[in-house]
Amino acid sequence: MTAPQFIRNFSIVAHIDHGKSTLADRLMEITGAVSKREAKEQMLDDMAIERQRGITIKARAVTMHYTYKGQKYELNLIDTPGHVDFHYEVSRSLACCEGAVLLVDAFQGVEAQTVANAFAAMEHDLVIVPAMNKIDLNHARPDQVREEMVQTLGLDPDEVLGCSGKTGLGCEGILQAVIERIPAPSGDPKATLQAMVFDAHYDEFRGAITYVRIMNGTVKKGQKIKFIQQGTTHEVVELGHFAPQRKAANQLSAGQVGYLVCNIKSLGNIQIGDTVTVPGDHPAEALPGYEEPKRMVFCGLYPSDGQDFKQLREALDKLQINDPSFDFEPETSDALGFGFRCGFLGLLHMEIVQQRLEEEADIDLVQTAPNVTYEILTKSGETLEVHTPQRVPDHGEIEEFRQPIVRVNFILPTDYIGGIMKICADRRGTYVRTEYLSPTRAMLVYDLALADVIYDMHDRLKSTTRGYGTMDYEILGYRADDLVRMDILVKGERIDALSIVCNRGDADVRGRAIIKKLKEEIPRHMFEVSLQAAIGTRIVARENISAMRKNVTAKCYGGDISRKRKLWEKQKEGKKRMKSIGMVDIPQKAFLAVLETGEEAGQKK
Ligand SMILES: Nc1nc2c(ncn2[C@@H]2O[C@H](COP(=O)(O)OP(=O)(O)OP(=O)(O)O)[C@@H](O)[C@H]2O)c(=O)[nH]1
Repeated sequence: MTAPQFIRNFSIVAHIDHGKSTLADRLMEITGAVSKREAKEQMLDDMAIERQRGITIKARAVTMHYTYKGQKYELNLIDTPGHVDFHYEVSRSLACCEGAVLLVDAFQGVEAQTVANAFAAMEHDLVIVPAMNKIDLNHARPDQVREEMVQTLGLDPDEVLGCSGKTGLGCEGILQAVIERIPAPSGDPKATLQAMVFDAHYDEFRGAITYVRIMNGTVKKGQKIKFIQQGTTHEVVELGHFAPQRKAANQLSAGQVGYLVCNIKSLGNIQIGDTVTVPGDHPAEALPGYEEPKRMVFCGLYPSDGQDFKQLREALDKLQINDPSFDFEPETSDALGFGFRCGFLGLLHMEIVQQRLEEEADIDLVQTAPNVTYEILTKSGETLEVHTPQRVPDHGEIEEFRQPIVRVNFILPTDYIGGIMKICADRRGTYVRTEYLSPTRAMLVYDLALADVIYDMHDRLKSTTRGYGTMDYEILGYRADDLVRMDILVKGERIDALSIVCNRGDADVRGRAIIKKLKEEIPRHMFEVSLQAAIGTRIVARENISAMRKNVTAKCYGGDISRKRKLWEKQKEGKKRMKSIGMVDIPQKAFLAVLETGEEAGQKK
């Protein structure tokens, strides 16, 4: 057992790609937790998709030992996911630390997630150890970047360290600053057990592995424990540290970080932020800050072939065992048949889940456009939470239609402020403030509807700022707006999966854009197909797809059979991803037509 005064619990927080994983690997190598070769293989974020996308999505923890001034210290590095979707997980990880290394790329400088992460660390009263990474780069600009850190975050310039996770330069200095500047954990090993669950992962052989930080007391192998929020009692069959692999121990006590194995079959039975204590009449108090996962983005997933419904359910069940923050429930659509409405923490989370589904289960899917959760106060005084536009009641029944609002921080070169302000104004954003980080970089703050942010704000920001702008957001709450449900009718029939919610003022433009896109995506048929966008009974846009006159292969002149064959192949492929609705074949891509905002059309004018 290490006495609390020789323990330090910290995390590294950084903007994506500023080198958090590389530094973590280097620290593990210096402390001997992993060998040089293993360090190369990047231990800390070990999931394939994370590696592919180059981002850390789940918190992990590692215990390292380092001798400083003749004293051996136990250093627990708790990794945090870098993306806003996982804000809650980040907050739980930070709640387990006394300090954080704030890492900033010495060339890129302060970015949106640097600010978001630094503020999150400050909210948890953590001691911040500021450091500039990648100082080995020829074009590093440490003086300006230090100044940006001081300006934005109010840090002391003399405290900013320099390091290179790549070459190892200055990395021991980071470990020493962690020991010197970050306070030791407080907590009484003799008190009643009180531990924070900050993460969990699923192991094929052991079931759920729970990650904990012991706040008070001691937990021993074989002991009974209770999860306060979940209300369940279990026996601890194994416990220990991550070093970085699991290394069993006999006990964990106040201040320490480690894992518990308790024969829990599914991650769904473990809640991040829960408190572990002892069963019986004198449990410890629940730790503050616990929240249920908040799913903010929803979409429908349907098998192209109705026969695959069962297979899809099995695949979703399997995914959920590993990721309980993702949720799904069966849903029927007139247009698409039987499928599932799936809820995600955010757009990135949605992409990750979809990618896993495609990789792990070979099912052809039709995905509907993502939407946010709406809150509707009905005329009868009921408040509904609606996760899908097709469930929005008719206009006459709605008293108040509310949507989630977020506060967005953009960090960008000052030259592009005007461009971004225009985009925000077009989306009815409320300007909050501008802060200058340096003469050439600024932070712009706006309140915007989440729906507008998730559709395309990230792409717009990147294209407007030539890739130099970054953004981050936090949910503020719900606000009543002048929203309407717009329906799409194909050959007079309402296609429920194509309904959207939008601002009344945008309805005409969006309706026209969607209909135009559908006209491009839906192939011609033997008969005329009418397309309409409607709000209630008012038609806001219409187009017709005229009937097909010729055989498609007719335009391949002569007897060039290979060209014909190619065309047939292509048609066959296209068919696979189509849904026949009434008599009309609608391809998968058409279900994403509702993402058209109408701006492209507007720009061309
Ligand atoms: N020159 C130089 N490059 C570095 C250094 N540290 C990291 N890099 C490079 O920067 C890129 C991003 O590094 P990562 O460690 O994957 O970044 P990260 O912050 O963990 O990224 P996320 O997992 O997305 O949060 C990689 O190509 C690294 O090789 C450094 O000290 N010097």
